[in-house]
Amino acid sequence: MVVQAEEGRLITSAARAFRVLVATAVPAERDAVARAFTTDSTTDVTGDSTVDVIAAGVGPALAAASTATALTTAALKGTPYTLVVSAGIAGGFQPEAPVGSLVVADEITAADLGAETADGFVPVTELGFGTVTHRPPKSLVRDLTAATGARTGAVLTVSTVTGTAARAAELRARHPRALAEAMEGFGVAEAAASHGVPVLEVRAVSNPVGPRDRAAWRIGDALAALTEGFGKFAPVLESWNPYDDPHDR
Ligand SMILES: O=C(O)c1cccc(C(=O)CC[C@H]2O[C@@H](n3cnc4c(=O)[nH]cnc43)[C@H](O)[C@@H]2O)c1
Repeated sequence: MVVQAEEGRLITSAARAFRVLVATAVPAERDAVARAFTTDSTTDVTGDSTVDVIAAGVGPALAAASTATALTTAALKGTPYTLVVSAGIAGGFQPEAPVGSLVVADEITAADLGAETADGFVPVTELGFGTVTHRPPKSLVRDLTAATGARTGAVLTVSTVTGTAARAAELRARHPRALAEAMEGFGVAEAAASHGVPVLEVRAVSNPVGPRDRAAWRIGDALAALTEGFGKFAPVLESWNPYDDPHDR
């Protein structure tokens, strides 16, 4: 397995070869994920699995553009990715996703892609356009959840970080299964879908979704949870057969 972040590279063996692109928003998240794979203890050069970790930018549009570029570049080189993962820190809906907990999305939903009407929010799908939800491969979500002890549920993608209890309640009323909100998952998923590649979203909770208190965000704890969670990924990826686990291409 080869892992490449800006400063990290690791080669190890793999039962089933995989080529994974992990897209975080910022470099601190990228490094937290890469740390999970770059240990000195694994150095077998026979494997051909790859994990590339990129800081794709904040927000769904930049995340989609950066992810699509990485996917196209790999495909043109003849080494296409087999899985894309949107990863990073997130706000957690309380009490289901406490600060420091890990969430693996079984649904990646754009929560503010639509129209505001006198009768409330209407998603673009009800206006006759596009999609608002991508669903990661079920068996992979199940196995990763079991391996990491993560919670599983919907992760919302928003362009505006929730800052009031009223907005948090509105989102939960519309998405009762939502465990977390972040700003990139849907963009990464759209890029992956356009390449026919399955997608995951993995988030570590740094703050509650609700009244804004940026000073209280526990970023260090969340980054540590991200590293710990990704540290348990490799064996699950090695035993995952994408062909047994169709996704919404
Ligand atoms: O300042 C730092 O050291 C630092 C380190 C790592 C990450 C950050 C970020 O600010 C990341 C922004 C990123 O986090 C997601 N996020 C986190 N909490 C929420 C939330 O409550 N609602 C929506 N998004 C959230 C989001 O994906 C941002 O892109 C700083």
